[in-house]
Amino acid sequence: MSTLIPPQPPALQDIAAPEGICFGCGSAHPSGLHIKSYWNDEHSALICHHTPERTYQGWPGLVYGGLLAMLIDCHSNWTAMAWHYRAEGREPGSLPRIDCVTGQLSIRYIKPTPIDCELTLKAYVEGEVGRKTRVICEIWAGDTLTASADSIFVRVDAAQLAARN
Ligand SMILES: CCCCCCCC(=O)SCCNC(=O)CCNC(=O)[C@H](O)C(C)(C)COP(=O)(O)OP(=O)(O)OC[C@H]1O[C@@H](n2cnc3c(N)ncnc32)[C@H](O)[C@@H]1OP(=O)(O)O
Repeated sequence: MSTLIPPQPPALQDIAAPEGICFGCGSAHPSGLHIKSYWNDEHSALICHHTPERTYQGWPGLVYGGLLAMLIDCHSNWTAMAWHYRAEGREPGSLPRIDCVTGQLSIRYIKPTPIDCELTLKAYVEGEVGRKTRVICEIWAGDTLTASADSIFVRVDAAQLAARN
């Protein structure tokens, strides 16, 4: 008997920035990580699942910490942007677009993170002051919390984004 699997809704990245070329989260990057972030009401958090490829090993059998930083950076930034859409009562993908950039990334590497394992990133907003959003992001390998980040993302407007190019 076949099992019906409910369809996965589109990820935030595909809804709000399908043309994105960020190495970590850009849907249109030809060879990036293509992380996908989803709201999870049960956890009141954004969830991302990612299984690192073996090329991202640091010590044998363990994930390179720099890759974990990339995953945290992108997933946390999407958490901040999703939070702003919610706070304004708007759907991601509606205009004008909301953009944030990483201001500060602070990661505590708690336990070695095994390679060949699906990781779960869970992120939520801890506070917001003006243009700054504080995001907590955890990385779980099964039942083990391997990293936890406490980071700041700063909202930028279209003119500021254009000036960066
Ligand atoms: C869709 C694609 C998603 C891609 C996701 C990828 C995420 C990333 O990796 S982004 C790339 C890495 N980050 C960057 O390049 C950012 C570089 N920095 C900048 O451009 C600027 O410093 C920027 C935009 C953060 C702030 O500059 P500016 O807009 O002039 O703001 P400014 O007036 O100085 O500060 C605004 C507020 O933010 C605070 N702030 C500014 N920078 C930081 C920082 N680095 N850390 C903490 N707080 C900061 C300020 O203290 C100020 O707070 P308050 O209003 O309470 O005084």
